[in-house]
Amino acid sequence: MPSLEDEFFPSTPGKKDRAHTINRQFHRCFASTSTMFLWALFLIALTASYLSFQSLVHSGSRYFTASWGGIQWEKQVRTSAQIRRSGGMSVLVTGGAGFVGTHVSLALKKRGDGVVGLDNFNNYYDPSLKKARKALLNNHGIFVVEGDINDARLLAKLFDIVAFTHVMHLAAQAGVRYAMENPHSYVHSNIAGLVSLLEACKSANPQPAVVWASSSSVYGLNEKVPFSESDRTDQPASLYAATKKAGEEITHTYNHIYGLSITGLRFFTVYGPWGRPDMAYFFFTRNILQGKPITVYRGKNRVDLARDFTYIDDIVKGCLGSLDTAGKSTGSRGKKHGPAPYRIFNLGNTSPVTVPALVGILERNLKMKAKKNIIDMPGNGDVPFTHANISSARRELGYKPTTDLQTGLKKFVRWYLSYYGYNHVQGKAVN
Ligand SMILES: O=C(O)[C@H]1O[C@H](OP(=O)(O)OP(=O)(O)OC[C@H]2O[C@@H](n3ccc(=O)[nH]c3=O)[C@H](O)[C@@H]2O)[C@H](O)[C@@H](O)[C@H]1O
Repeated sequence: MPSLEDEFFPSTPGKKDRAHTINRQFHRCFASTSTMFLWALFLIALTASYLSFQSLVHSGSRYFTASWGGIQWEKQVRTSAQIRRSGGMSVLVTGGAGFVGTHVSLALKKRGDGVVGLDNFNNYYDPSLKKARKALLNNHGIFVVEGDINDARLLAKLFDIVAFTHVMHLAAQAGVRYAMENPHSYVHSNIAGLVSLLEACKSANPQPAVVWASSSSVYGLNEKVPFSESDRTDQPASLYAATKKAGEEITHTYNHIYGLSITGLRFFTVYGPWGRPDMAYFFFTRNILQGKPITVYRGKNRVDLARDFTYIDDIVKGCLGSLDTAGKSTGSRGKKHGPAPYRIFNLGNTSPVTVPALVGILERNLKMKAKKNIIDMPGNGDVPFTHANISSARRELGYKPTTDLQTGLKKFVRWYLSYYGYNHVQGKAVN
């Protein structure tokens, strides 16, 4: 056996005998083969872990960028955002495949503004209805990006591609009673999502003006009627209302610190074609047609509940009026350069109708009797009545609702029957 010294200090050739040399060569050869083998193993392991890391990164990025990105996608965004009238605007409509989002987008496009929708297509209610709205928008040249307002990278990308002049922020977790079932969804969309959107707006250059959907529910337990913007809004009756009220405060800070132009719209129970299946007028219609009972809530002392139901076309006019009159944001790259407008308006109909009266109108339009189950209003976040004072909106936005509940529900029922037919059975019933 070679000595340790031999191994480390190889002898000069010719100094060792032959047997010793063969032995040494064999040993060296064996040693180098096993080293090579080890190296090979090491390389294979390295390659394998590199490949699996790559696939992890790939699948990860696929998860985060599920359905956005790429040259084709960017082209669709740009084309959709193109302004086709002088003095027009380019608007990012969040909740673009939602009820109000769809109608506002169509109205903007129709008059030549650029519109890009953004919607996460969640399954709070039947996503196939949202997909159908998306198809409708697509037919009118409006591209709806599939993504969440909490995705900061996506928002930054959108502002990178298009210098949006306005953001119409309608994406939200809606519904008053569902907040007891899934409270966190309200925090996710109405608080975290709102902050994520405002962060993107404040960093954009130029900063867009923001018009967004607050809610009549912020008046909560307020008893003074009709509800005016200056009335107290510190007694919310539901978590939904509390998140909308929080939104009003959050938008105020972004206005104050970063100079974002903000207009908050307090919508009053909006209804109409392409509406939300979680709302009473919608699922009452479905149940009446299917011969199923409906539950009608009644207030204290057997007083009927009432809502200031507002037709979608009137709401659209209020939204466009808000966009048209929104002053500019004053900041750039996250810095405020002067005061910017902060406005809040009621968008209601100014004529509340009781829930039993709403049922009566539906019965007449459907030519069918409802099977009514009348119960006392459970403590689920509902308020007994809503009634908007709209003088501010009338004065500042030229807002003037023109559709009463009879006329609006007639249009809704016509749409419902053409969309679902008389036997609507599929779809996720939320209530
Ligand atoms: O203005 C708003 O800010 C909100 O308007 C809407 O809320 P609401 O006014 O509560 O509408 P909606 O659910 O259609 O109930 C209508 C009436 O039917 C009664 N109602 C309801 C369900 C039922 O099973 N029975 C019943 O009597 C119920 O008690 C109520 O009196 C939006 O959903 C909400 O997202 C928000 O935008």
